[in-house]
Amino acid sequence: MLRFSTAGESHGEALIALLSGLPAGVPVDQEFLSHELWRRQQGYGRGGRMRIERDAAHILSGVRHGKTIGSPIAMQIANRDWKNWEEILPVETGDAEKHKPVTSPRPGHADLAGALKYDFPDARYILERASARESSARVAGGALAKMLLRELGVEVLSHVIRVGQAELDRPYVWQDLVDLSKKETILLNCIDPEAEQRMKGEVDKVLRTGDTVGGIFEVVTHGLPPGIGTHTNWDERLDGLLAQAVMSLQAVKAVEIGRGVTAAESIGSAVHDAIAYAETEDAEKHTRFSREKNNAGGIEGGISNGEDVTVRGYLKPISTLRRPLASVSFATREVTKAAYERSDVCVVPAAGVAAEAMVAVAIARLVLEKFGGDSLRELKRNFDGYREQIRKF
Ligand SMILES: Cc1cc2nc3c(=O)[nH]c(=O)nc-3n(C[C@H](O)[C@H](O)[C@H](O)COP(=O)(O)O)c2cc1C
Ligand SMILES: C=C(O[C@@H]1CC(C(=O)O)=C[C@@H](OP(=O)(O)O)[C@H]1O)C(=O)O
Repeated sequence: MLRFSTAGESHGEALIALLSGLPAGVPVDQEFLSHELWRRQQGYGRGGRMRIERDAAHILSGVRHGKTIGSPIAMQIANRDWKNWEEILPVETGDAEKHKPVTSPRPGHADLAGALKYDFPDARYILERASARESSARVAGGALAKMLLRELGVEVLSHVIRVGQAELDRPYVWQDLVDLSKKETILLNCIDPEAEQRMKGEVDKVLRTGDTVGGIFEVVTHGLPPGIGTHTNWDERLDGLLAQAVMSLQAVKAVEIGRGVTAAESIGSAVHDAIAYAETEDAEKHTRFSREKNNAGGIEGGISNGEDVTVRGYLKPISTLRRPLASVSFATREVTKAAYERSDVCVVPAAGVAAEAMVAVAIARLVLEKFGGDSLRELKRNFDGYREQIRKF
């Protein structure tokens, strides 16, 4: 079984990603891993911290001569900012004041709920782990899951479709996303330059006013055969598992599969994707059944149907505001302004990259459950046998 977890705090020494259950023999592409980490650090509207960090994953175990060996893979990503906090974070001296306590909780962050739950008079104990710094470790794990999926012809990419009031007004085609992923600079990770400029305008507005902005990203899984996930049990449905994986990301507050949101206000004939059939020898096609549209987002009955799997994540605006909202001091109980040190103001592109990682892990887990195999060779044999079966259906 593919298992994935992370450890580490935002300003601690390092983050750890631990991935176990990948079969042996998967080629590990270090350059790809670094590029994925780089992609997550980009985007217009990121704060001062991103000028400090240069994320790189050091593989500690589970890989030999460039291939997985079937044992757990541990990866470490150093926090370059750690050296600025080394003196501040340890609390052995007992002098809390020296350790920059956060005593006016930020509305929207984990500060208040976490301090109440874990019984700390200082929200720094909470924010260190609540921070989306952790999403860097998710991207490292997701990169390994993507390396596995790539061997089966499955790719996962994302793009931004909304920042604040600015929206992309055309659907993607897969090649758009491939081109976007190869760009050497990332502004807002939008496939349309004109829409991207409007999105930049939304970020500029909040930069001026000391506010923040949210938006929507879309993660697309391309090349997945029909039959991943199942209708038979509630906790094994592909749509439910993807929703959980994406919703688990910091600041994601809603998840949409396909055109799930607008489907609710439409009629059935306008929503459902009519089925066609054509005899074809095209090896790229999983089946002879096809759809002209994909409002279902590639999932019906909790099972992939062979179309692109599309999952959108809706991001709330970042909660740390340069012009803070009202809060209450833990120390004095008086009304005060919420804490502000520094912050991102827009993270939609970065969240999209982190969501790709979560989608890749969730799908890789289901693929491994369905096809099994301790080595990549065994997995591929099982996978190819199934593909052959559904192509003939
Ligand atoms: C890539 C990324 C970067 C983020 N950066 C910040 C930030 O700089 N400041 C902030 O207040 N929140 C930031 N967040 C969001 C918080 O981590 C998140 O709102 C907080 O942990 C509370 O969790 P919740 O929003 O899921 O309820 C970021 C989120 C992501 C995905
Ligand atoms: C460090 C990252 O994101 C951080 C996520 C984050 C938060 O509160 O979630 C707060 C900021 O950190 P700091 O308080 O150090 O400025 C972001 O920079 C990262 O994405 O790598």
